[in-house]
Amino acid sequence: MVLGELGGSITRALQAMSNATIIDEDVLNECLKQITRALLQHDVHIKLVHNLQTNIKNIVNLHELAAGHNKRKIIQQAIFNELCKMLDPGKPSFTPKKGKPSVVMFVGLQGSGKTTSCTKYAYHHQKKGWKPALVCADTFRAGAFDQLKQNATKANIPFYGSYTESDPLKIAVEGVETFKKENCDLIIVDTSGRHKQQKDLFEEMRQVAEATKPDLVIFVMDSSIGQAAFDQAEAFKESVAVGAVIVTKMDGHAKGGGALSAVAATKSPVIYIGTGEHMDDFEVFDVKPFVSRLLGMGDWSGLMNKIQEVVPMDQQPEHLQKLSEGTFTLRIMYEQFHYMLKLGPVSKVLSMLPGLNAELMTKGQEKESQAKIKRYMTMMDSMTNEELDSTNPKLMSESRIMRIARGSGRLVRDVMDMLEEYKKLTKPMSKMKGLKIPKKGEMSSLSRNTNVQQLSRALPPGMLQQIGGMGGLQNLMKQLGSSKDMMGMFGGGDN
Ligand SMILES: Nc1nc2c(ncn2[C@@H]2O[C@H](COP(=O)(O)OP(=O)(O)OP(=O)(O)O)[C@@H](O)[C@H]2O)c(=O)[nH]1
Repeated sequence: MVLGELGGSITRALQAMSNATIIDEDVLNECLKQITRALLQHDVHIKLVHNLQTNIKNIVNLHELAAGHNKRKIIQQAIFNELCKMLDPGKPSFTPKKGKPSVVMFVGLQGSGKTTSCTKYAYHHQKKGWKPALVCADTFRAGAFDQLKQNATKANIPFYGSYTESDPLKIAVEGVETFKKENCDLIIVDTSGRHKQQKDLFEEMRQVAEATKPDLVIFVMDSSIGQAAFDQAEAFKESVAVGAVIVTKMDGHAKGGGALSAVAATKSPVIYIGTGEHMDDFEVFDVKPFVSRLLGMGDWSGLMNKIQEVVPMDQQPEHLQKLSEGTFTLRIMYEQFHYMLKLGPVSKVLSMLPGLNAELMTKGQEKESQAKIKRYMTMMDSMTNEELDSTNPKLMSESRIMRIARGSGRLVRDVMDMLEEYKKLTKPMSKMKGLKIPKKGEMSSLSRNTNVQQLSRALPPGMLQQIGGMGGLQNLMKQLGSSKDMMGMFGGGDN
């Protein structure tokens, strides 16, 4: 989870308060002290932290609260609200509409991650059925066009640029015109990096904006500069109509909290965050679910969206039908693995479940398990249809195993390991027998009342297995029983 350490510290402070027998002034002060320290360590501006502390103390007047009031809930709610207030500029950004051409221009400092974010943004929309296109108007940095071309080609997104033309204005206008004619609905213009002292480059940026008339200008900000994000965002806003912000490199930067809150203070909403160098390391930034996850309260809607993005709705019932009949074949295991790889790191997914902080699974474990899945899939690629669809454990004769090993370039032992894993998985999967298959629409209606059964049906069983199958999930939910109330209270269930 992004800012996992900060989330962990705040959660621990809240937990310590919950463990106290009586909530009095001292307990509240200690809790606030710990939260304040965590926020300052994550570079949040001292004034914002001070305001948060004062506001909470004003809202939570322990003397005035009549007996019977649930003080813990009131304090937790106040902390949740104040954190949301800190990150929410209270003004939504322009949202492009699918099917209607929009021009989106990316601006920012050198090396802030514009080109990377442009492609991630295009890819994110392409996955949802948009027709995006990329224009490289960065004529300043040698290699910028190659970088964009490479990224765009990888993601199969049309691009426009030139190795010889040095006028960014000309390229931007031509690119936008070309893609408008091609009926692209999201035309993304990448521009050169610039610093506020570079007056000529700022003027050039203004001219590109004037010529292409973007519907939205996105300012891309590297989170490692922390609070300085405020000044930079302001400087860009003075030259072009910045409508939204993407904060990049949120992976592993303690200053991310500072950058997020500083940018929000400029009244420009942060709409996405970059969490790594890969195309999928990109998350929608929505204040309430973000704070909910930060406090370990889960993000149901995010989890369900992610699952539905990866496992298409029309394939889910078919997939589950087989499982509900008690049939678990190697082909189903293959499909599960495929979905799991698409879902991304398990820790990211788990952080959307209430009560879980991403610290649950180490990066090393993640890499290892992903490598294992890929290895297994390569071996399964060498199997025949009969082998993949069989439920007869005796089918896998020695000669078949040797053929699969040869075909996939792996050792016989590796194939045996994979078959052993399949056997182990068969047991928990057989527990899915008789499960009611959700009808269309049921998936998205999972809300704060989501129970173990509903959740187990929505999770790809491969992932379910990673958390210990139905039993593991049941235990997990039991352990989280106490946080269920908090989740509802924090609005984590219906954002
Ligand atoms: N870890 C991490 N690295 C990122 C992220 N976003 C971008 N990067 C890396 O940051 C570096 C700079 O990214 P670019 O996209 O080239 O930045 P740019 O703003 O286009 O650079 P200029 O065109 O020179 O201004 C590259 O090495 C990217 O891989 C992120 O979210 N996390």
